[in-house]
Amino acid sequence: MTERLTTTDLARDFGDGAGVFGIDLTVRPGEIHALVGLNGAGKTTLMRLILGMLHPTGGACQIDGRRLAHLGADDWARVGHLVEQPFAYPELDVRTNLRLAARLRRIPAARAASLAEHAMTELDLTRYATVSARRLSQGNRQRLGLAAATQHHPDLIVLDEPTNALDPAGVILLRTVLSRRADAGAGILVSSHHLDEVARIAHRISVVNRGRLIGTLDPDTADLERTFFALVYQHEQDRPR
Ligand SMILES: Nc1ncnc2c1ncn2[C@@H]1O[C@H](COP(=O)(O)OP(=O)(O)OP(=O)(O)O)[C@@H](O)[C@H]1O
Repeated sequence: MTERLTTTDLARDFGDGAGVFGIDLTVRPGEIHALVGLNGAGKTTLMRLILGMLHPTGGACQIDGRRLAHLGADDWARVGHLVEQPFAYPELDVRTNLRLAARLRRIPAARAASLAEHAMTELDLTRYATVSARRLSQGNRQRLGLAAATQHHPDLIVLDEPTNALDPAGVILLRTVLSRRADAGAGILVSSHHLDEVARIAHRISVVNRGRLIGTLDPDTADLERTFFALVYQHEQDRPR
């Protein structure tokens, strides 16, 4: 089966040692693959490369077996993402923002309307349906961004720190949405600082440090934190000065 995402020796060198280097990563259909790492490790940079928001200085990236340069609008319509700030038109209400997000992915109007209603239910946003995005709290704006990224049942979902600003109820709702999409065959790449949270949902956890993938963590490991810091510490010891 074709991987939802493959990166091969992917790199973006910002100079002075910053960036990401030699990244070989896959996300399979039905898999939730988590990236964990300290601040500045390179998670966002990697996601921006995968989404074509940043040009690589080396290596390649494929979505559903096709190189990014060969993807057209229909292919990108089958990707959902939330990296950095959730995007929404501030003057438009939640319902209209969601419908528009679906329409921008070439989904017909009637289907876009029903996807928007369903997404609001999934992320408990229905009571804000007629509230403009600029009046939402930070957490509800995040929910709106997550709804827009997942409502159209993408084949590949890329989320950077999706639990940012979410309350515990939002975290649970997000977990349910991601599990449903993965069960339906989506590949999901998600970054997080919260090891316990990631362990609840991810099938695979990759550790990023100083722009490199340095190992994996078993989500069932009893002491995830200790194993994480042991990997990072070892990488810090081993790397050339
Ligand atoms: N546009 C840029 N120009 C130069 N350096 C950059 C740029 N973007 C990121 N960096 C550097 O690349 C490294 C990785 O940053 P990145 O934002 O990818 O880390 P992160 O793992 O997402 O961090 P955090 O957990 O804090 O969000 C950092 O050293 C950062 O300063």
